[in-house]
Amino acid sequence: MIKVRNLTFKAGKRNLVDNLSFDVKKGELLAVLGANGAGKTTLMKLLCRDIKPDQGEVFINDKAITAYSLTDLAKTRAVLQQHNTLSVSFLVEELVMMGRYVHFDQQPGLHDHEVLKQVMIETGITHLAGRDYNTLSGGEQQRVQLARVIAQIYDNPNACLFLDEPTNGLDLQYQQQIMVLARSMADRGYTVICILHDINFASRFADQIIMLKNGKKVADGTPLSVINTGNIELTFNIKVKLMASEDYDCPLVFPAAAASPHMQGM
Ligand SMILES: Nc1ncnc2c1ncn2[C@@H]1O[C@H](COP(=O)(O)OP(=O)(O)OP(=O)(O)O)[C@@H](O)[C@H]1O
Repeated sequence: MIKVRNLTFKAGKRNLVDNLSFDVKKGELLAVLGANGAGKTTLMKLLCRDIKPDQGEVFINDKAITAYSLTDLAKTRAVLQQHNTLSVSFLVEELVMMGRYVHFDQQPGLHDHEVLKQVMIETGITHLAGRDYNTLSGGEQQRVQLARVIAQIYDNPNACLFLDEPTNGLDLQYQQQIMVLARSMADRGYTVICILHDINFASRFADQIIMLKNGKKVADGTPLSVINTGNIELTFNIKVKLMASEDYDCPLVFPAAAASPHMQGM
């Protein structure tokens, strides 16, 4: 469970994150939507204590994140960053085991190996175990990185999982697989916060959506309550059409044919 209260982060005079407050319950998946530069990654960095806020506080399981030791924080939240390039070679299984570093001193124990095995099965990467990470496709690399962060918090279903654009650059099948995995983590009790660019994926997989613009909250609520043309136009400066879906409660979103005046001016 995560609570965010009056969170503000400034760069110079500009508020990149501007007085944000929200809660995400245990077992929920929150999707954060917003245009490029809206402040999504800055928010994520604040949530995982990578950077310090100018104002406000983040609580994980009712404890301020500033009160956690580094070790306890690493066992309480795991972060899939946006860019995961490596300059040195690692085997896939070595890289996934890095997620367990916080759990052992010198050598991984039996339990760490068991977690490694389970996580690799769940993320569908067992067949890649002996491969050099740098030789994998983008989609395979993303699943390996996700396996690493899941391994980090595997023993603690009260933990938070932060995913910054986990589907970035992936084909539709890999996008789907990553989102199914993120959803399954929430269903197992984890609190999942996921930055996404695809509105339809957000409404399909999230319990809650926050839309950001210039670091401020434009809308916050269930997909059904926030996915409407007004909120989307305000957030993304784009006209969209909504189409009712037979399979899902929430309407599907498509860009309208004509570019918005903002786009025409580019
Ligand atoms: N340390 C910093 N100093 C100054 N400006 C910054 C800093 N970090 C981020 N910014 C700016 O703040 C804005 C928000 O950045 P952020 O990375 O949070 O956006 P985002 O919503 O994640 O964007 P994208 O979808 O493109 O990844 C951007 O205009 C960025 O250039």
